Amino acid sequence: MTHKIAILGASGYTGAELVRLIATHPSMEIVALSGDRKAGMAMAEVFPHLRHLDLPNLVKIEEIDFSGVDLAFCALPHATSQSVISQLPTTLKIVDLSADFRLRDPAAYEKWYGKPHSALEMQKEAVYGLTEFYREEIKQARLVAGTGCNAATGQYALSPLVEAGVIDLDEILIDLKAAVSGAGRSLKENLLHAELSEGYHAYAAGGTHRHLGEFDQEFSKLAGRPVQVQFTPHLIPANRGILATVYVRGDAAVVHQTLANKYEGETFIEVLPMGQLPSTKHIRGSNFVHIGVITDRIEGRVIVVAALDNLTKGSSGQALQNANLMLGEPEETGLMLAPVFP
Ligand SMILES: NC(=O)C1=CN([C@@H]2O[C@H](COP(=O)(O)OP(=O)(O)OC[C@H]3O[C@@H](n4cnc5c(N)ncnc54)[C@H](OP(=O)(O)O)[C@@H]3O)[C@@H](O)[C@H]2O)C=CC1
Ligand SMILES: CC(=O)N[C@@H](CCC(=O)OP(=O)(O)O)C(=O)O
Repeated sequence: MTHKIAILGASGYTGAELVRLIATHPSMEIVALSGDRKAGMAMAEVFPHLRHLDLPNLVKIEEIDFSGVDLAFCALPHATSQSVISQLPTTLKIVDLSADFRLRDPAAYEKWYGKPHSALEMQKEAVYGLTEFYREEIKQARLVAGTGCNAATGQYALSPLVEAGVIDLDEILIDLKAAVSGAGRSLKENLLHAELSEGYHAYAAGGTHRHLGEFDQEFSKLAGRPVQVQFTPHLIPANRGILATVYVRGDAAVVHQTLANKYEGETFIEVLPMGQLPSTKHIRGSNFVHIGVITDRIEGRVIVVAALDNLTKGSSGQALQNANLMLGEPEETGLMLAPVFP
């Protein structure tokens, strides 16, 4: 059976990545692609690297006939996403990549996104898209909310440890490095080559990054009590990839074993041998997550390092993995691409 797919926001980075991944998917066919400013253009004009594919032109969302669509990926900005999705047919399966449906508590949404949610019923219905932790719910879901890419990286390193109670929940520090494509294909001064290259800076420091809403929600749920982590992201002059260095208190062997046990049998999550550390170079362009554990020289302190590609496992790859589950396909389909190296 071939599933008919629409990608809303196909003229953005995650939209283009979805097209790249779905292009070799044996049971998905892209029937509609939307753009906003780029509506009316051919995908090959917007993304010459996709020139070899036979794709529909970009159109405005309102021009799409959703009656012939089985599943829509929604790769639109926050807030736009909720207003668009609330107008779509209620029978349509949707994987949303924005932040609009990640937080279950409306007050938390308002706190981190600065305004009330406008589609509260749908917010309740949505399943959080961290596949390895919500697989059974995702299989049954109509609407799946893709995670934040930083939030996914931190959770892969920490969630099994929080769940098992093997670390001090009051002293968790996530020091994260994020590549620039995480900011989308937009024109912002701090993303200009001259301002970004050869430099490196922290942003949203002091506990202000909106992905803290996801950390709070998910870690507190796993621990059964409120958990707050320290989290500082840094913008690095790289195109793709996220690396999170996480500092915790615990026993390194127990931490390593807990992660290895949790992810045993998971196709996309590789826990490296004790003492080996990941690199964004080893997961680039792939749906894999690499996690390393190393003991600190100070007794009782452990460092966990996780790396993933923000455009694959951090967004579009995760979205395709979840769509496969929602459509009853093997979840790895279209996702077994080896990382691009060097
Ligand atoms: N980049 C990443 O690594 C990650 C991104 N995300 C989330 O995924 C979503 C997409 O991100 P990304 O691809 O990076 O973003 P981009 O800025 O690269 O793309 C945004 C897309 O949305 C379209 N768009 C913008 N405004 C409107 C509007 N008012 N109506 C209809 N379409 C609109 C744009 O069309 P046009 O260009 O034609 O105007 C474009 O296709 C965002 O919510 C982002 O937060 C989540 C995880 C990781
Ligand atoms: C480099 C960079 O700016 N990265 C983005 C994260 C991208 C992401 O996960 O997107 P959502 O906006 O969907 O949460 C940031 O830290 O804000």
